[in-house]
Amino acid sequence: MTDTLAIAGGRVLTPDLDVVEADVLVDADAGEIIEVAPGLAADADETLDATDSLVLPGLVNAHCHAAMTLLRGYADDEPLEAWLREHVWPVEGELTPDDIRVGTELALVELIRSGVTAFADMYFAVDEVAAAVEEAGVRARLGHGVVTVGKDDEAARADLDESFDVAERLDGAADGRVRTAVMPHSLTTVSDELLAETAERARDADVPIHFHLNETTDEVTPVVDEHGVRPSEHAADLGLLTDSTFVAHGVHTDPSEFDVLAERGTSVVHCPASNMKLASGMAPVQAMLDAGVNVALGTDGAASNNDLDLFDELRDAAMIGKLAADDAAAVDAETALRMATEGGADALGFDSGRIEAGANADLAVVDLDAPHLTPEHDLVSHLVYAARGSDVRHTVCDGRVLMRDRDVLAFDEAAVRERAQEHAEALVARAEE
Ligand SMILES: CSC[C@H]1O[C@@H](n2cnc3c(O)ncnc32)[C@H](O)[C@@H]1O
Ligand SMILES: [Zn+2]
Repeated sequence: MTDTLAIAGGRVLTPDLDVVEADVLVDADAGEIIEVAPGLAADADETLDATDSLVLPGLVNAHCHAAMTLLRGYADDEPLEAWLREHVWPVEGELTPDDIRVGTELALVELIRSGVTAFADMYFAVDEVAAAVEEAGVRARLGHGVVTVGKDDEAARADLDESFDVAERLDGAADGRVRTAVMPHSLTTVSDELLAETAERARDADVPIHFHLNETTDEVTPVVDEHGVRPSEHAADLGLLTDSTFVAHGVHTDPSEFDVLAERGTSVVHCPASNMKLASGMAPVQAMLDAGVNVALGTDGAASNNDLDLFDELRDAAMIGKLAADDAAAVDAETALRMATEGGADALGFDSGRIEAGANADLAVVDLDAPHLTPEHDLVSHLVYAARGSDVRHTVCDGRVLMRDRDVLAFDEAAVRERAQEHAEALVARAEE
């Protein structure tokens, strides 16, 4: 017999971003939405109260390095290159798989508490990341991040092989909630030879590719100097851009690159907070959307954000989108919300991001009974410009309740935080020895 869950008594955001009074009935075994209509609670096995609340699609964080929660506040106020090379990479060299497990668990608590039901993660010790994802109950696109600069041929190849081994071994884990990708770090930190090989092997294995693209001018200039073409063109020449590829940042994407991305169906993940904090620049989000590029939203890691609340990204995306376009109408609230829902789900290849029968039952329930969400003119406006992650009351993924009334069910939150503090202190002590 089907195990059903009804999210009942509230209002629901439709795929057209209208708000209707309805319940959402979910098949908890199949993890799918069965029906959206009034009065569905009576026959359900379990009910989640949505009184005074809005049910929306679970948010999608399409670019993250989850375990970097351990480095939150460790090195602030630096530009990307110095931040990475002088601070982050030396500490990351000391990370253990256990550190990554704990840091990822902390990230998952934060993600679930702010209504995120799916995320993409590029990092190391991906078996640990996948195990934490399985325990938490969210959906994820995971990969081993490959960096070959400073490595000899044998070590560089071993890194690449590891990324394919992870992609093959972990795909479909956690009852299918874990999917994988190969994740070369960027065009300047992986050799052209291995990038081309990545593209060829990814095509043969039918696995998506994720990398950082056009984040800073330091990443653009060497590519243009060496190859005489913009980075998107070079990535396309290497075979890296397909309709399952999603690239992070895209800040310095030139108008000449928009069609290269749009024609190949490659998604760009906008990370506005990280781009502001590292002073990387303002991504031309509205222009990319106008050119037909799918744009998603991501936090990047907690060391360059410094939290994983995607509601911050929603607001930042709308705000900086206007500045970048010099147009107050650019990246309006509906556009920003679509980036965090449908846009993110499309980028990661998940059938989520919209509330309708047959879609994945990935949902967030936002409590509207708050002064900063009063009065009610436009709830989409409130979600983007006024709401916070802490307004999320329940989080549901794959038909299962992950947070009920602000209580994250899979983890003892206090214990996760205590372990994270211990691991972060020991990690930094090792790095500074
Ligand atoms: C090889 S695993 C991922 C790698 O990326 C680093 N990282 C974190 N944030 C950023 C960013 O904004 N741009 C480029 N690289 C970033 C992270 O520290 C890991 O080393
Ligand atoms: Zn990143």
